Amino acid sequence: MEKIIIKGGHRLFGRIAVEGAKNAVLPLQAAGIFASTGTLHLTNVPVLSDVLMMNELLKFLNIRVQFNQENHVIDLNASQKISSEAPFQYVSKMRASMVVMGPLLARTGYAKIAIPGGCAIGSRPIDLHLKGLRQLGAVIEQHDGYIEARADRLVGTNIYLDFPSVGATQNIMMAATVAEGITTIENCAREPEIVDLANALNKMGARVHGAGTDVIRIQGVNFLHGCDYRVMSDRIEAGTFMIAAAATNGDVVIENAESKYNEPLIAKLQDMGVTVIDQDDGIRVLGTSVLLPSAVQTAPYPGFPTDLQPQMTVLQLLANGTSMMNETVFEKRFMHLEELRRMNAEYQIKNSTAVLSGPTKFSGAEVAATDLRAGAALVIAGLVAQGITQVRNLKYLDRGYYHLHQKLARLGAQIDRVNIDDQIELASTEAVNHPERG
Ligand SMILES: CC(=O)N[C@H]1[C@@H](OP(=O)(O)OP(=O)(O)OC[C@H]2O[C@@H](n3ccc(=O)[nH]c3=O)[C@H](O)[C@@H]2O)O[C@H](CO)[C@@H](O)[C@@H]1O
Ligand SMILES: C=C(OP(=O)(O)O)C(=O)O
Repeated sequence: MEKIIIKGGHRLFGRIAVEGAKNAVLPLQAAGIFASTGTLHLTNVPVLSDVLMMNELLKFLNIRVQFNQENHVIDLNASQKISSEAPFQYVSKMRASMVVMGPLLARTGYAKIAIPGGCAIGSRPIDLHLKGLRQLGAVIEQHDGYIEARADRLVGTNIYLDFPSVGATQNIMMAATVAEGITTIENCAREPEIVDLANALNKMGARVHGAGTDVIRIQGVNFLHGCDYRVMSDRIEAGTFMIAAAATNGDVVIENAESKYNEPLIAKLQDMGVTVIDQDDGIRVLGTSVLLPSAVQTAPYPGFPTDLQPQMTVLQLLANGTSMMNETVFEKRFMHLEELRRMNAEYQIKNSTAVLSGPTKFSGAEVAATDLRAGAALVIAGLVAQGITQVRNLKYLDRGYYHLHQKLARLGAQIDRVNIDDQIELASTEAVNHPERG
């Protein structure tokens, strides 16, 4: 087992590039199920454990998968007969496996998927996915831990989502690409990753309109084919580096980051006294010695992303006063705060709001990630903490961050990743150059 060890107190300086987006590439891989002729050639693919897991699932479904990790390219070919069952071993490890359901049902008329459980951030039901697929004509049954969906034909209709679920929008949108007639999805998710998927589907021959707005309209076609597609850059990875730069009072250019995808974060950073400059080659973040407190509420896009909430709470804890974080998307996404308490954080949780008392003098401790972004938050806290922080449960970080510790080390962090059993001494534990904060 491995852990990340950080000797805190070093400001981040320099340039760092972000990868292709995890949350864009996973549904794009699932769209490979439609590549019945030609090859879906995806570029700018991040090398993440989730991507590898989705590849394994696709191989299990009898899709030919070639992943050139060095070049960040995946080729998917589904020209042969494919299987329709996604077993528990895949779905339990990665909830995003659910997005194979729409394409499988549409392509083969049948999909059998293990029911995904909840995870550390909440219960994560899939009722909206199923409701939409039923409205398209699928007959869905649930038994023995599986969902079985059957449809001789899918027929376009009007679907209203009670909540703009990202995964439900993706599943329904993909199924509708080859349904008869026109499907509209109202109150759908507007995330940039939805637009990325729609753009790729359209290149594959689909006719999807309105992605990025709250109504998507899909005119069904007979079949889809392969195409070349470049995965969009990861706005959550970019946001994580932006917050890390601000937390360490650094000066970092995040290459490939697009400000239009991170507007709510940029606005909050600026409110807190951080300078954010939109450049041709990315986003430059310059920290401040005195961070101002802030009130943040997560919401579906274009609101503040829940996937940056844990990282943002670290910055809020550093601010000079009391900050608020209201989490409206997932009901249990404050588990990182329990770990941060062990690093000196003081806070109270009232219903879905965390009241965060700053300024915190984080002190290094041994902590464990409870999920992907909780892990990122702990690493950021470690970067500013007095002394040594050790972060365990790196399997979560590997789901969504490629070379995280190497990238941070390149920016000047004193950080290493070691095997827990190795007797590695990290530099010295003597007093560190802790950045001044008001
Ligand atoms: C692989 C991927 O892209 N993951 C992202 C995706 O997850 P995911 O697609 O699972 O997120 P959803 O937008 O579906 O879920 C948001 C909320 O809706 C609820 N819900 C969802 C579906 C449903 O059928 N019923 C229901 O009640 C969920 O429990 C949750 O509280 O969007 C989330 C919200 O931006 C992000 O945090 C995840 O990183
Ligand atoms: C919650 C996340 O992902 P997933 O939906 O894949 O669990 C995330 O990326 O923060």
